[in-house]
Amino acid sequence: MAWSLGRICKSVQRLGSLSSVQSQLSHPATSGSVRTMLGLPSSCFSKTRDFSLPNSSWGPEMMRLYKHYNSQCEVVMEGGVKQEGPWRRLPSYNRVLKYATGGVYLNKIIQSKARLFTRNTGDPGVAFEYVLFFNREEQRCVGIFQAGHLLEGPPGHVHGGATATMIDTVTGALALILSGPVVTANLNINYRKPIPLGSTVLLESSLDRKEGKKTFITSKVTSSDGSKLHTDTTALFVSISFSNLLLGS
Ligand SMILES: CCCCCCCC/C=C\CCCCCCCC(=O)SCCNC(=O)CCNC(=O)[C@H](O)C(C)(C)COP(=O)(O)OP(=O)(O)OC[C@H]1O[C@@H](n2cnc3c(N)ncnc32)[C@H](O)[C@@H]1OP(=O)(O)O
Repeated sequence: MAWSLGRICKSVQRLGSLSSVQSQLSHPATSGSVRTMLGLPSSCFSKTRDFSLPNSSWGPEMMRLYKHYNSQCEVVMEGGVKQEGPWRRLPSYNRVLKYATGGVYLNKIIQSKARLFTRNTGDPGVAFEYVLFFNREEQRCVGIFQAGHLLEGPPGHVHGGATATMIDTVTGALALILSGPVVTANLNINYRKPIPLGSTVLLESSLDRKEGKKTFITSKVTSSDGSKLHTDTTALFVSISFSNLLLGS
């Protein structure tokens, strides 16, 4: 069954307190695991910054693409009535809840030094600047990614591992929304052209097929105007149960 964004959002809201976290743990099949994997926010934290919103480091291309998709998240009908558009912006936070193995007893619910890899600096523009949008009807996710100077691999260009991280993030988000809790089982990336540091690229991912526990996603990274292909990728995600996640098995 596909996971609706509404369902994910509801589970996020339900996870707003410690007692609700515990109640989620006593009902392992619930969607709380989605939040665990994504570093979704909790009221346990006094400040939650949504990293997917524009900041001062975003360049003109990043802003142009952001506005392009964001303007399609809500459409204004005749008479000024607003309706949901085809795209959804996916919020993004930097904390991941860590549960002790065993489940119900929570040992140090929040490991205070843990941060989501792609959101581990609050310094705007230095590393991964990105925002994801999801289109349910087309079963696809796009990411707009501006690579900061801390991501250097070959001189002046983005490290292949950093690119892989972003591909994993965009394909993983799509698999997660469509199939629930998943892990990456295989990521097969063809690097076609290096990505210049500081540039903005577009990551597009779409569902190829689902077979039982397996969700196959294809993806490509292009320059922001689509003229240059940087990578093409096939990815396999395998569904896991909530208890697998807790036990790390
Ligand atoms: C308020 C709104 C909310 C919005 C929400 C959206 C926001 C989105 C934002 C941000 C998203 C960020 C997303 C980040 C994503 C990151 C994800 C990761 O990086 S995960 C870490 C790296 N991955 C691992 O550590 C896995 C380690 N591996 C494993 O755990 C296992 O090997 C596993 C589960 C992958 C497979 O385990 P088995 O082999 O025991 O499972 P068996 O059930 O046997 O396999 C199922 C099927 O899959 C095939 N399979 C398994 N591994 C395969 C492989 N490597 N290649 C090909 N096939 C494989 C098997 O052959 C089997 O196929 P047959 O069903 O028989 O047809």
